[in-house]
Amino acid sequence: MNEWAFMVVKAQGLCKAFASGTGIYDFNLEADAGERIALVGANGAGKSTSLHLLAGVFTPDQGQVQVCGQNFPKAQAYLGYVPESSLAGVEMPVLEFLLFVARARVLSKSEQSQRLASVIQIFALEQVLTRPIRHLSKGYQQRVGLAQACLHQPKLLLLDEPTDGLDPQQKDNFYQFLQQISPGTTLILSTHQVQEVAHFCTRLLILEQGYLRFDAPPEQLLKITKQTQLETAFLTFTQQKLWNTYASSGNLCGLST
Ligand SMILES: Nc1ncnc2c1ncn2[C@@H]1O[C@H](COP(=O)(O)OP(=O)(O)OP(=O)(O)O)[C@@H](O)[C@H]1O
Repeated sequence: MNEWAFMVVKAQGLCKAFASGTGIYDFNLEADAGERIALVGANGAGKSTSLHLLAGVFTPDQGQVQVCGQNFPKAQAYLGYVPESSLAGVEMPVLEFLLFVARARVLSKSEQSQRLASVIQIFALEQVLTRPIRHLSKGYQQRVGLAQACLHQPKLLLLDEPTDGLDPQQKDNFYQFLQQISPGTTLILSTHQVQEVAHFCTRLLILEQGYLRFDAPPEQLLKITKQTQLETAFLTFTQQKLWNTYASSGNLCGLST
């Protein structure tokens, strides 16, 4: 069977080194349609760099990324990306911005009005359409970010720390909005808040100093660390450097050893 029948993204041996000596090393990932993946790690672990590589914002020093069987730049057509705090300074009003993105995505006139109406409704943006984005609350800015990323109905949605700075109610709203995105869309979101994604994600990736150390369902992390809470399980795993135990358990899921 064609390997792309279900697969949405495939990253093989990605490396990106910065002059400071930090970066991403041998990052491998295969994800199918509808998977919900959380990418977690401490500050500087490499979450944003990995997402930039998956989104084609960074060109890898080594390795390659394919989305829906396409290399970049064609792969861009199949993905939506919301970088961290990306809209904080945008002066353009919400509707104008969404129209701008719809045109940049080369949607036809009828697709533009249909898709705009759809994302405005899904992300409840009716009340803020004429307001400059930078005047909106962080919660609304994230909703506009999601709306622009979903305009062309991407197969892969990449979100960098989308709930950073949101209060508990806004976080809750945010995850409810995510639930409304098409069930076939593959979602990869980065966060520091591992407990927050416990009920949302089907798969957890842990990055540590540029290395992918864990790639399995969250329950597996609880089992390995003998913890009941994901937050403490994450801390136990990283502080006790349990990745060798995990790797030797045979559940590698594309991890480098
Ligand atoms: N453009 C760049 N030039 C030089 N170094 C960079 C660049 N981007 C990232 N880095 C470095 O690469 C490492 C990983 O950074 P990255 O932003 O990917 O981590 P992160 O896990 O997203 O961190 P945070 O949670 O703080 O956002 C860090 O040491 C960072 O300083």
